[in-house]
Amino acid sequence: MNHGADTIAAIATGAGAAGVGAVRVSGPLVPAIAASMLGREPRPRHAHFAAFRDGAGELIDRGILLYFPGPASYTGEHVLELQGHGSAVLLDALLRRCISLGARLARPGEFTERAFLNGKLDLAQAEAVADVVSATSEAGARAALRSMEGVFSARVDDLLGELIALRVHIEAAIDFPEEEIDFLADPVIGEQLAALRTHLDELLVETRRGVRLNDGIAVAIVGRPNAGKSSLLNALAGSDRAIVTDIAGTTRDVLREAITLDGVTLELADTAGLRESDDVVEREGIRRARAQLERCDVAILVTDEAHAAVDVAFFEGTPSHAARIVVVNKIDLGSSPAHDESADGVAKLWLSALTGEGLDALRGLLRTLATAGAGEGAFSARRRHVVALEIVHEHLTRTATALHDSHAGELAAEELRQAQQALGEITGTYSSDDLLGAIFSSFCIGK
Ligand SMILES: Nc1nc2c(c(=O)[nH]1)N(C=O)[C@@H](CNc1ccc(C(=O)N[C@@H](CCC(=O)O)C(=O)O)cc1)CN2
Ligand SMILES: Nc1nc2c(ncn2[C@@H]2O[C@H](COP(=O)(O)OP(=O)(O)OP(=O)(O)O)[C@@H](O)[C@H]2O)c(=O)[nH]1
Ligand SMILES: [Mg+2]
Repeated sequence: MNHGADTIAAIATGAGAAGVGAVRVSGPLVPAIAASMLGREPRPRHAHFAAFRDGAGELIDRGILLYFPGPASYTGEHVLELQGHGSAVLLDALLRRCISLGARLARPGEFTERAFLNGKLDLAQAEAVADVVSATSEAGARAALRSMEGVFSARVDDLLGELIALRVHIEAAIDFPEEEIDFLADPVIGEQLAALRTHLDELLVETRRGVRLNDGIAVAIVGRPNAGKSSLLNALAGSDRAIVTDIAGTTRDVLREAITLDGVTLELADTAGLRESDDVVEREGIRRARAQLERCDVAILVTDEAHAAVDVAFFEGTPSHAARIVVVNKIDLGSSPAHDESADGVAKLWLSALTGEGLDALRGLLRTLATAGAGEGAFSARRRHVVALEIVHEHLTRTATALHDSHAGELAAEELRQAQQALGEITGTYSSDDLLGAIFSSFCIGK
């Protein structure tokens, strides 16, 4: 337990009127604050019905008082909960009372940060707590819950175990310089490294999916001006979200609209039509359109029969892991072939954003992409985790080069050391104050 810490307090429930609201307090002053609020020693982990009073003995509220002595509490410290009526005014008064009894206001995420520092949760689990709270889809919430339960961390730890085993092998070889090359040529080392790299690649795929479950799937709608991008966004969203006109260059800024398909969130982004332009505003819009494309999970190119062949060039900049869909729009105007097809990993669909014909096929395809891998066992993750795994990937590539091409044990060992460090940053085995600050400050207060 962190005995030196001060005592923190915050309203732990959402803003606005609600049936019940809670103030949470954590730290060494909790037993004294609890006794003061109850008028006697509270029984640990027992629901007391209590009259909460201010310093002058005036009634603030009647509610439930819960006392969890550390270390068997959420933070690992002594924790007090005052559950009153869900009124912002009463909860503020309750919080002020705790402050007057010696607590200070908690920073965002500080309760969970203490839980992490006291070993109740690792860093990835702590991040998942915030993701559970902010989840906007059912699949996202379930996945975040799995990460909070440690499913993702366990996968990272397995990999860490494999990595350390390999490191031990190679470090041992270096300790015998005369026989180093023989040691390094041991097929077991090669096999261990190959297995490690395979397992890392598998985890990377699942972690990228975890980010999509958390943040939603980023869908960029791109194409030439007047192709019908904004019309398509409106049709998918089922509302007149975007301005549609027959003037080329109508959309300037990126317009976002979230839709949910089978419990998964898709973040649709309608963008400015791509073309050469002298207009400063339009050029900035086009730059933003390209930026959307570069960070999307699904790229939808809207075009028409006449331009479909040349417009595929607009896919340029789409990340390799992203799905690509060509939508041949405006089929109501002509007799285009309405048979959907796919080639070279690019799906091609014919539809009319105006009449809605063919739209269900696009929804079906998006649903398939959205729910792929969102089922049993899927966990949530953050971009930070993907970046860390990509760094591990690079170090393992260099480890392989060092071992196989140059039999350089020292180099391989150093790469593995750095790989271990990057991997350890995910669960917080290695973490800097800067990293912790960045993570926990993004939580809501009281979490
Ligand atoms: N009233 C209330 N509801 C809540 C929370 C809370 O803090 N208060 N939670 C807050 O996020 C979540 C539940 N999470 C919790 C996690 C651990 C412990 C806890 O006391 N852990 C101890 C004891 C474990 C046990 O008895 O088995 C421990 O880990 O040692 C409490 C709540 C959701 N609901
Ligand atoms: N007939 C027909 N017209 C369509 C269809 N989809 C869009 N349009 C028309 O095409 C014109 C341009 O549509 P928008 O949705 O504004 O096109 P955009 O791609 O967003 O255009 P910019 O924002 O300028 O890049 C409008 O007049 C729409 O009504 C369609 O399926 N059939
Ligand atoms: Mg538009």
